[in-house]
Amino acid sequence: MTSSEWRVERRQSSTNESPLSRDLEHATETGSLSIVVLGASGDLAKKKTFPALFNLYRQGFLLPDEVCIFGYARSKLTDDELRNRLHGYLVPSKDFSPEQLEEVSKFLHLIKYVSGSYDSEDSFCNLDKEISEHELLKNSTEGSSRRLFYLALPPSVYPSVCKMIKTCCMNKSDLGGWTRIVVEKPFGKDLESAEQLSTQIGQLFEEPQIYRIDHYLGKELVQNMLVLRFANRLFMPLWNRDNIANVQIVFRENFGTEGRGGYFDQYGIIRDIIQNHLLQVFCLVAMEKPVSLKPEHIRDEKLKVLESVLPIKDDEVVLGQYEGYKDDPTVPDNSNTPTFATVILRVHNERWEGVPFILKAGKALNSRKADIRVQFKDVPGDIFKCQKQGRNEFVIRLQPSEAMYMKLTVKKPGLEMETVQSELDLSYRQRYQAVTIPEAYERLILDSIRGDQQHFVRRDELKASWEIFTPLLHRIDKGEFKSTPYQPGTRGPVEADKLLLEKAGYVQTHGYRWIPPTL
Ligand SMILES: NC(=O)C1=CN([C@@H]2O[C@H](COP(=O)(O)OP(=O)(O)OC[C@H]3O[C@@H](n4cnc5c(N)ncnc54)[C@H](OP(=O)(O)O)[C@@H]3O)[C@@H](O)[C@H]2O)C=CC1
Ligand SMILES: O=C1O[C@H](COP(=O)(O)O)[C@@H](O)[C@H](O)[C@H]1O
Repeated sequence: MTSSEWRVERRQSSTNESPLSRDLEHATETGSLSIVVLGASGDLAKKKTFPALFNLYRQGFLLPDEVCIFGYARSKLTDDELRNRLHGYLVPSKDFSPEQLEEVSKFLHLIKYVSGSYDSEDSFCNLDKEISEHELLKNSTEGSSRRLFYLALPPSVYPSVCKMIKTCCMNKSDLGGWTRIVVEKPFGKDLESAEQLSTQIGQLFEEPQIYRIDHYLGKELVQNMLVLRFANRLFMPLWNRDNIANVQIVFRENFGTEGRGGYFDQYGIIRDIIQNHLLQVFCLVAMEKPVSLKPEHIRDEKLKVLESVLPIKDDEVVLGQYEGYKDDPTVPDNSNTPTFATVILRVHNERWEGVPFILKAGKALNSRKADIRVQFKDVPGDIFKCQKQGRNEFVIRLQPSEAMYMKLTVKKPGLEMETVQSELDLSYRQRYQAVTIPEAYERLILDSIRGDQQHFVRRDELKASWEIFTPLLHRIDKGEFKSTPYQPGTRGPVEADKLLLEKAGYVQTHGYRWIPPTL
């Protein structure tokens, strides 16, 4: 690192605070901003990255007199060909007004395409030339040159791409600014490969320059977890082993691997969803209160709880594979890759000893949703026979239809003293009618531009997360752990429900169903 870069990173790390304190204390940075989407021809770029950038532009977070967006990939495309490809993803509905279409067109004209390979200095020097031209046009004396490289690429090319960025494309402005890289999951396949990748990238970039994205950390109700837990007196005394019986963190999709079988078969559901997305959610549910909202304080607590997770026991895992998965020509006929998994995590600390955390994820199931379900223990000395109705549960619906509801036992309205399960319900669509909930990628890209690493995964967190799952993953890879077949469109293997009832002490509420309110 040169001394000017170091100065810049120090300045940036001082902005590494919560949005609240940052908005109050720090002026927004100005000057040229170059956002380079590497892998611009790919699936993630067109479906998520560019639409997120468009939404940021639309809301005034990307200023046309500062920003230039570069798409980079090997495919030979012109600027207009890339823009035409993206158009359909930015205009998902036919009802766009002429003003909205004009906005899309203005955004698309901020995009330039540069074609090149992922390991050639000539290609990256060419990219650097394009970025520098933009900076010369946009830089002002009070400004800074900011370069954000978003790697929407297969991880196999991360090391060479990072090396090329470091060799050819770093920010050179003496006026300040920064160079940051955003990397996607999967970050490694196990502990060893993840550490190897971290070392390779760590030799080129400092930790404050690396943004390991996990898009679940950008979801509204995931971000709400800290507020909920630490800004409400109500929950503080309840959130522990004395009151909570078990916690479920569940991801379900009602479609299969759909054209991504080749990728998926090398990873499986644990690497695709559980080791990253669900484990990040687990951290926010289980961690202790951070000293402050500074990213390092939050990430320190996440790390601590990850390090308190005990080795996973064989009899607390159920794996499944949906019937028809192997019909995909890119999936080998003898594949044992799980498309469904339930894994119980146990935390060895004062707060959580004895409380099972059930992480469950599956493809081709009967519904699409993700939620956190905190089940409380039975009422001691129960005089109402509440157990007949079921336990208190606090459910946080991450998607779809964001909501939080608390299942309570109440008196059944009427003359008799009977009890019934009901709920206290906060459904976002109903409560916040005028608010559009931002897409996860939108928020996280904005955070990376602002230099806020709170919602990104630190290297030591990543290592701890692989430490939890690597022994199990290696056994699955060796074929020592078999996936049970299940019918698409069901809840997954019946063994998973048995595990929940028998090993995790989950008590099902019969006859109660939460119905999302309609407007
Ligand atoms: N798609 C999604 O919904 C999600 C994706 N991700 C992650 O984001 C990253 C990108 O995903 P996605 O866009 O789906 O990936 P793609 O397979 O679409 O690849 C992106 C681009 O990378 C280039 N590329 C593909 N394969 C190779 C290769 N073997 N060597 C070098 N370049 C290659 C291609 O561009 P060209 O040939 O033009 O250079 C391609 O357009 C991955 O790490 C993925 O795991 C994470 C969450 C969700
Ligand atoms: O990272 C991934 O996430 C998606 C699910 O994301 P969501 O925001 O729609 O819940 C999943 O389909 C994909 O397999 C996985 O790679």
